[in-house]
Amino acid sequence: MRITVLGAGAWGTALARMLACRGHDVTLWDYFPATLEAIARTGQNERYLPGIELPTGLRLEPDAGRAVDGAELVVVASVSRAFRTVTQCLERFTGVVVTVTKGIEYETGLTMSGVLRETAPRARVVALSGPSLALEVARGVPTAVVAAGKDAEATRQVQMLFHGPTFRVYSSSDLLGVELGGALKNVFAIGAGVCDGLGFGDNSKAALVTRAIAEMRRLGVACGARAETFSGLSGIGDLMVTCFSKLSRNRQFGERLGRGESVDQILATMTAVAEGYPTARSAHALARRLEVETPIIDQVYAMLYEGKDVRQTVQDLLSRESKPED
Ligand SMILES: NC(=O)C1=CN([C@@H]2O[C@H](COP(=O)(O)OP(=O)(O)OC[C@H]3O[C@@H](n4cnc5c(N)ncnc54)[C@H](O)[C@@H]3O)[C@@H](O)[C@H]2O)C=CC1
Ligand SMILES: O=C(CO)COP(=O)(O)O
Repeated sequence: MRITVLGAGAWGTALARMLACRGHDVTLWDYFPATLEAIARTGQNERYLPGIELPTGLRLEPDAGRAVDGAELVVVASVSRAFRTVTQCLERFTGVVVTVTKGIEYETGLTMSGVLRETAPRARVVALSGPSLALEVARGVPTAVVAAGKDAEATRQVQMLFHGPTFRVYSSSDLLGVELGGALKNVFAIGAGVCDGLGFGDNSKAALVTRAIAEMRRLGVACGARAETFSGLSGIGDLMVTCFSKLSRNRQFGERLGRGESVDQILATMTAVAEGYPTARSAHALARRLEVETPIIDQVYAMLYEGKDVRQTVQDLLSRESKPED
């Protein structure tokens, strides 16, 4: 199959590699030509996916129009803040578009499939999400994710395409729920990282993760998603990996915050994206608009955008009135 991957960050590169290794004709595009030049020179993506050899058959194309021309399926793996711009090249595309980006557009409150409805109105959209750290996938660590879409045939096609010996793909028709699970978990992972940075124990993190699921479900259902989706791979599953893995960039962001670094310092020195940062702002705005109670999102937002002290944040969360669990 002729496949184009838009975005040669860690995830786009890992997926392009996986599909090319299975014999597909894969083209990889990136906004920054230097990234593609480095891959061509070294055979690796040293900045985003160090130590992983890339197949020689992988085509590198710096022009987005040419990259998508003739493609049967396009995977979009850019950061959420650039998603709308990156997908302009899909205006006339009529094939399947797989979004693997995790985020919520601040200005519109849309998930990435919502953005695609505007930028690629003729495409058949499927989201692929779940607990899938790029480096682990590239190393062949057994992984399970979920392909979600409203178009059952396109969803099935994506499920079959990505499904492999170490990469198990489930399917879902709850596109919005799967996307919201993937986006919101990044906000909570920053909170989990703060727990680590402050030197808290596992009790604290288990409490945060469990309450995060309740909060994610509440907000998701208010947006129109199905409650049970958040008990699946793109809810609990992704929350677990992101809140507990040393590899998670969102957790690392929170850990540095908990250790006393400022948000500006962290943003200026991070080499890879932490989607929880923009998503905290979008999720906070969405929750206010829908009048959903989101105490953890509110506190993460306050730490990131209002300069709130991390210890005060924890204090404020713990001093909320005691209440029933559900
Ligand atoms: N890394 C991972 O393990 C996973 C990442 N994701 C999601 O995939 C998306 C991409 O993540 P990564 O590949 O990890 O990011 P990364 O930080 O490794 O790479 C960033 C990518 O975004 C592009 N980019 C940055 N600024 C841009 C701009 N102004 N215009 C166009 N493109 C721009 C870069 O060129 C690069 O392709 C995120 O939404 C992330 O949450 C999803 C699952 C796993
Ligand atoms: O989405 C991910 C794993 O499923 C990657 O998480 P980070 O962006 O926090 O590294």
